[in-house]
Amino acid sequence: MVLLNNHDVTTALSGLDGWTRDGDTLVRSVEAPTYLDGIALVQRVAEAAERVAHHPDIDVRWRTVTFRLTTHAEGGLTERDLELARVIDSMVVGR
Ligand SMILES: C[C@H](O)[C@H](O)[C@H]1CNC2=NC(N)=NC(=O)C2=N1
Repeated sequence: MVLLNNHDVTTALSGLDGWTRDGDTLVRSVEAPTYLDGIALVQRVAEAAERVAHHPDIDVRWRTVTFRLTTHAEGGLTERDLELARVIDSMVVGR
């Protein structure tokens, strides 16, 4: 899997909902209605991550869940991160 260049990342970000770039990472924070809703979102994202064998770093602070995406094996952002970002967006919207 090849690393994305800056132009690819910038273009992709315009089509994603709520993601920003932090160096080699894409970041999105979601405020869930309740703590357990946030945990349920984490569970759904974790199941999707297992299906595609690509795993976000996840931080839970009460109702705020932060997802960070990078491809550790490549040392940067790849298409796998963009695909997982789209999946996470679909799960947040569909809540
Ligand atoms: C074999 C398997 O696909 C790899 O170990 C995967 C697992 N999940 C992963 N997740 C992330 N975020 N980056 C990786 O490089 C990665 N590698």
